[in-house]
Amino acid sequence: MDPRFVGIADLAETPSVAVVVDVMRAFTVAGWAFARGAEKIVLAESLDEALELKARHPDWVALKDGPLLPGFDAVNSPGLLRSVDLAGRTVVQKTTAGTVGALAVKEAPLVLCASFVVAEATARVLQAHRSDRVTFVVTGEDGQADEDLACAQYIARRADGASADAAEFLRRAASSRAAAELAEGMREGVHPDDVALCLEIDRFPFAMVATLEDSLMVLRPHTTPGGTPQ
Ligand SMILES: O=C(O)[C@H](CS(=O)(=O)O)OP(=O)(O)O
Ligand SMILES: [Mg+2]
Repeated sequence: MDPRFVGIADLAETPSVAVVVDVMRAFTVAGWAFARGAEKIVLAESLDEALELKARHPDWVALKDGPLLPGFDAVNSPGLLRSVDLAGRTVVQKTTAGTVGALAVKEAPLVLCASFVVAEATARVLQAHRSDRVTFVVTGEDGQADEDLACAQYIARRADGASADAAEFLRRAASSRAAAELAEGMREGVHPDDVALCLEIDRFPFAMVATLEDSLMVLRPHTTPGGTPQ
């Protein structure tokens, strides 16, 4: 595989295969949403769009990063979401980095949204797809977020069938600026377990595939052969 690791602003053309990585916290949260029973996640372009979707579908669960605002039901925290029953629900997610990264590649034929909790399942999809050229979108800090880069590099190694010591990559993520800011309470809408939950390698057996459905970008779990549904 010929992996490219780029920030959102560096995406010059539509990739054929995109893996959008947001470890802290959008795509760890998405994994938890599916584990708690969500049917799908609609990735919203803006807070206004998230609220419009919620107004049209009052049963949907509107989730944003940062503090909870009126009209929203949940925040972008795996520690807070893990105790919410989302059976059969549709979640609308809008965050600063992760959802923006996914929407930036919405025209790509294959879009996977990833974090450590779905790393191996994501690598298996890439293997099955026999993708030569894979663009990893490192969503945080203009493509420099080390938690996202470490996760992207780990998935690329595993997709190539190479052995990789997950602990090394997780250590980098644990030392990232995002981990420090979450731990030090510099971000809002946080549970004390968030960093630890973002560092759980292969917590879930599914990958997460985003496709355009009636002009909305919709994320769904995708269980690969050999994976056990949660
Ligand atoms: O919720 C998050 O962790 C971040 C936003 S902030 O940095 O905490 O303000 O969003 P994400 O898109 O999940 O990186
Ligand atoms: Mg992030």
